[in-house]
Amino acid sequence: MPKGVYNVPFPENEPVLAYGPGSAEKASLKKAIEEARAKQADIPMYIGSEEIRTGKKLPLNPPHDHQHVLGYFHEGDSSHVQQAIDAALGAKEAWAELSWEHRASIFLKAADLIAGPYRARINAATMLGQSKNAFQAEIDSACELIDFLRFNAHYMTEIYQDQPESSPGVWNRLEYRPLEGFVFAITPFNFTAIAGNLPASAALMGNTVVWKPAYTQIYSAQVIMEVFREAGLPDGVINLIYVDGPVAGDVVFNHPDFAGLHFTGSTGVFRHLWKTIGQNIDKYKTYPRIVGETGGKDFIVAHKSANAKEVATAIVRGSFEFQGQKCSAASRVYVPGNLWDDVKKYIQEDLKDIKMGGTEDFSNFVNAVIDEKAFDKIAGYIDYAKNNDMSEIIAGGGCDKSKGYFIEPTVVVTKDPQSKTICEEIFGPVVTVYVYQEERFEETLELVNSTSPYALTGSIISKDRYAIELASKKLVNAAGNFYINDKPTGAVVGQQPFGGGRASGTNDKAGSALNLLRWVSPRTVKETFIPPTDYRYPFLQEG
Ligand SMILES: NC(=O)c1ccc[n+]([C@@H]2O[C@H](COP(=O)([O-])OP(=O)(O)OC[C@H]3O[C@@H](n4cnc5c(N)ncnc54)[C@H](O)[C@@H]3O)[C@@H](O)[C@H]2O)c1
Ligand SMILES: N[C@@H](CCC=O)C(=O)O
Repeated sequence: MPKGVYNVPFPENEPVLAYGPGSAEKASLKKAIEEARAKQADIPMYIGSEEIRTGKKLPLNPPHDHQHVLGYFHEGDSSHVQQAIDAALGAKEAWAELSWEHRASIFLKAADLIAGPYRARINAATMLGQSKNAFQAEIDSACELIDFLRFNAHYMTEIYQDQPESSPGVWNRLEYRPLEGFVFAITPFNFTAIAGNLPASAALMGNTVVWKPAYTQIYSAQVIMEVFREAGLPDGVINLIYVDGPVAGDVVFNHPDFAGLHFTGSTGVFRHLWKTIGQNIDKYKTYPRIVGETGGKDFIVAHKSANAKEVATAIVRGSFEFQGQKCSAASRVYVPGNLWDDVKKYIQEDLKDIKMGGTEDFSNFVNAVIDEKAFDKIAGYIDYAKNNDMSEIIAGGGCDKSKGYFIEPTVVVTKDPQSKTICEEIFGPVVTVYVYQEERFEETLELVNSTSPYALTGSIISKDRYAIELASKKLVNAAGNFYINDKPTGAVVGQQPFGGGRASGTNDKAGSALNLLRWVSPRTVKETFIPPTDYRYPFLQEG
């Protein structure tokens, strides 16, 4: 069969649709939402060639309307985890052998399906199941997922093209083999794109995968799986199971063929999984790859030279988009005294204007937090701030879970730079501000660097270039994604590779070649054209 050295289509970021009044995309999204609300989905697990319905059905509800039932998913148990591992191992050889261009084609087709016929459906599923407004759903479940799929196919070819030098008479080659075993992808509730990318990136590199999403993301996970199947993903390459985390972990982390963990979620869970893998290390055939992107306590530092309106806008968008449930969300802010009155005024004006409610009404900027457990935890932090002498709530503070899990965008101002709300990850629409004396900028940078164990995202807002350089240096390890004069959220695949250090993760940068490299185990091949036939060095010969 003729072969060539192929180039995948060069990736470009998927344009973000605006969903403006009267637009075709708005009409089709509204229709998809209505259709989804009108029926009850019956969502199976996907293991090998089978759709598994266990009969143990758990409901899926919109967080902003928790009495409405979108459908049910079938929960599995440890036997389904074993079945999924068997399916992954059974599919492994054929998938690893398949030429890379065919693996790329499947995921490129998946990207086109999401960009086209599935766009409204996957966005509607994310809006209803995870309570994201239309814009937040569009940048996540459509654009970011499409970008992950297209850019990763391109990065895969860059990796394959990275080949060693060869000396005369020798040809050296690197084969980027998939890992020996299966990969376990564990995904969080908050990004549909991350849920799709964690299994897909490992599969693209030739691995087979067991994928366990968060229960609160299953409604959109099913659409992802439908897309992968329609794109031609062979049975068993990605096996989607709905099993309680510890139950799944107990089977996976005791399996000799466990070869890699691709995790995104909280720091506590990741540390627990890492320890378990460490304790079981003697059981595995290979050293498992461990990739985990985890929690954050992301900061904005404003310098005295900053524009107060720009600072306020960065706080409002960075802290409250998707209810602050982005790992990148700004949740601690350091504002100089000379700017505070203006920044406070602008934030209060914006928050008076912002509407909160269900995602079906496109004029709502803020929607509900994901579930009752998250609601109670976030409300607990707000209660703490209300009862703490050193803290004052200057906006928001209201919580109501009667119809949906609604928490007002809340701004806490604290006089204690080590207060609970400025140190701990809250993962909700609560931001804490510390007002510092403007001449103490350098000391404040030390404070920013040392206050939190996390190091995911952060930003400096300043018109003074010396201050920007100082912050960039002092905060060099305080964030894996550092922003200058911008909010710390909204990284774009191919533009700002995403991930953090310290307690925020292994910083393998999702949506980049650095991440894909974790899913291969290279083999070096040296071929000698004319092998020697004499063992002796020249100097051993007489004369
Ligand atoms: N750094 C990043 O790129 C990034 C991106 C998104 C989210 N996050 C983080 O994710 C968290 C929010 O997501 P979440 O609430 O879904 O996180 P989570 O840690 O509660 O859950 C993540 C996943 O782990 C599973 N899980 C929980 N306990 C488990 C166990 N013992 N064994 C196996 N699996 C287990 C869950 O079921 C879910 O699928 C936040 O901390 C946020 O900062 C980080
Ligand atoms: N990549 C996203 C955050 C993903 C975490 O939840 C951002 O940059 O805002």
